Amino acid sequence: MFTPTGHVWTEDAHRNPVPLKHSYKHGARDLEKAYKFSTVCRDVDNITIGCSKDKMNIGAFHSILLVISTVHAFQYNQLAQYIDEHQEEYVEALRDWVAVESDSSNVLRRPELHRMMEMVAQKLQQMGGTVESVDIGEQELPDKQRLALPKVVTAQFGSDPNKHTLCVYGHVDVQPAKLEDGWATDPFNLTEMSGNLYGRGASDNKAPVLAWMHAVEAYQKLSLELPVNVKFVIEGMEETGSNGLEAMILAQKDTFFSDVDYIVVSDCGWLSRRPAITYGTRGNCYFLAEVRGPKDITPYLWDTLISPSGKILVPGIREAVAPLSDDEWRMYQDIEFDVDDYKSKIGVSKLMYNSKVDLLAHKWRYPTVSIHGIEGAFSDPGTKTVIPSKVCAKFSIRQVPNMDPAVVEKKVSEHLHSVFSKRHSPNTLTVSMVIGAKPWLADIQHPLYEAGKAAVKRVFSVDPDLIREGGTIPISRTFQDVTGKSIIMMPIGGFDDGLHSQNEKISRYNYIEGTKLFIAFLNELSQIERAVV
Ligand SMILES: CC(C)C[C@H](N)C(=O)NCC(=O)O
Repeated sequence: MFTPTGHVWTEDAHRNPVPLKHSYKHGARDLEKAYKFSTVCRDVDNITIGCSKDKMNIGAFHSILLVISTVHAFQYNQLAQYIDEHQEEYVEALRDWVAVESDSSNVLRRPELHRMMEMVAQKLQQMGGTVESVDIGEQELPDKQRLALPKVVTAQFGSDPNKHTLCVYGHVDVQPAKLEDGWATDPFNLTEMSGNLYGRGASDNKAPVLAWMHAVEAYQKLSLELPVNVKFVIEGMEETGSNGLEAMILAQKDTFFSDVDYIVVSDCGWLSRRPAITYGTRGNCYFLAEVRGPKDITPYLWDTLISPSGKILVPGIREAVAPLSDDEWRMYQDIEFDVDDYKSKIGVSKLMYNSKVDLLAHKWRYPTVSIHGIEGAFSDPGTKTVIPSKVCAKFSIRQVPNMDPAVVEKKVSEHLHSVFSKRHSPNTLTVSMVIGAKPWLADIQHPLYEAGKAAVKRVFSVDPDLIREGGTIPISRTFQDVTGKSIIMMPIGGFDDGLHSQNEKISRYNYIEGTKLFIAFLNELSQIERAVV
């Protein structure tokens, strides 16, 4: 236990409402630290600090840092205990959210998606946030029908100009799921088995969004001051390319986003059992190749996109890819990832790439072609020989630095038309790119990443792996480009959560410890010097 005996004062007394005084003539950064210290101490009266009255010497300065971390540890334990004690409520909150079939790809489920966004707004309002449901307009469907997009929910907790402002981005729309696709349980009825919470959207991304809300709420319930201002941006179209969100961010660049210092995204998972921080995602160019006429040759078109050894055959695509640097190679070497475990997790006996570095590089930083389906072709059981009048092939190409979706669109269209013309087909081909999301890559030297690592260490007592993500979070690059701010991804999903697949789950452990991770991260974030924002 400590007793306040020291005197810390700032020249700017009105900014220092604590009973600690010190005349202190060092630079602005030190002053800022002293001020931050005073803020931290406002609710804590059992602190000792010994420092020189005239001058903040190095020893005193370190004492301050020590006290700051003591106070933070003190608050963390209190908050973590609160999280543990309320975990049943958190599971119930997740149950309510998973029960909403907020599938953004199915127009018939759009009312459910609207309801989901209302539930998000309601939760943030109950927490006392300044909440807005932003109308982002309509979406044009392939048949030219127009459909209202789900509103984007924004919220704000705190607006202290002396604190950092963190913006939490997440989404509450989900991929489709049907019991008959191979789920062991009803995908929209959260089911707990062996410590895992099964349900569509549990990991991607409903539990992480809730965990961020629980983290903020824990401070409120314990009457503790939030160490940073927190904003939320929650959308309902992530799974189909974040339609309408980019325009909303551009429109609110100088309003809602003007005071945002950092953006955090928790829409991804760890690579292994070791916690991770994600510093890059691949982008995605999603194509529709529609063949109209009496003769269908669509699968032939697909076959010309990639070789059996995984080489993309569209001219001009591979040439744009940034080469793997020696530093990257070394980073990948140090990452905890067992190739045999990975094989057994995805249920295959052999892979196209066998070394750890090759495999990670092809998951994260080389482009791939994915075949997603054919619309219009006969797909029921039986042996009909029906000839469809129109068939639409769907595929995507993941984007990595330095690919440019506009160039990829042109190259793919030229390639398919060239292949098609050589068939002398009486049919017509239309190629359209419906999603063009750029890759995102962060500067891991930024102090934000130190804050993330320290938070992981505090909660899990290990250093995180720094990883990239092979999937796409379409808006991450837009956030970076439009706001000019740093982004970090703090995943809490497990490596085996089965996103987009059958039996998606999040473990209770990851959900609850993940909530604590966010609390620890808020604390660490508040300690970044404001001058480096
Ligand atoms: C693991 C992905 C980054 C999660 C993300 N929510 C997602 O589903 N993205 C769409 C994609 O196809 O990658």
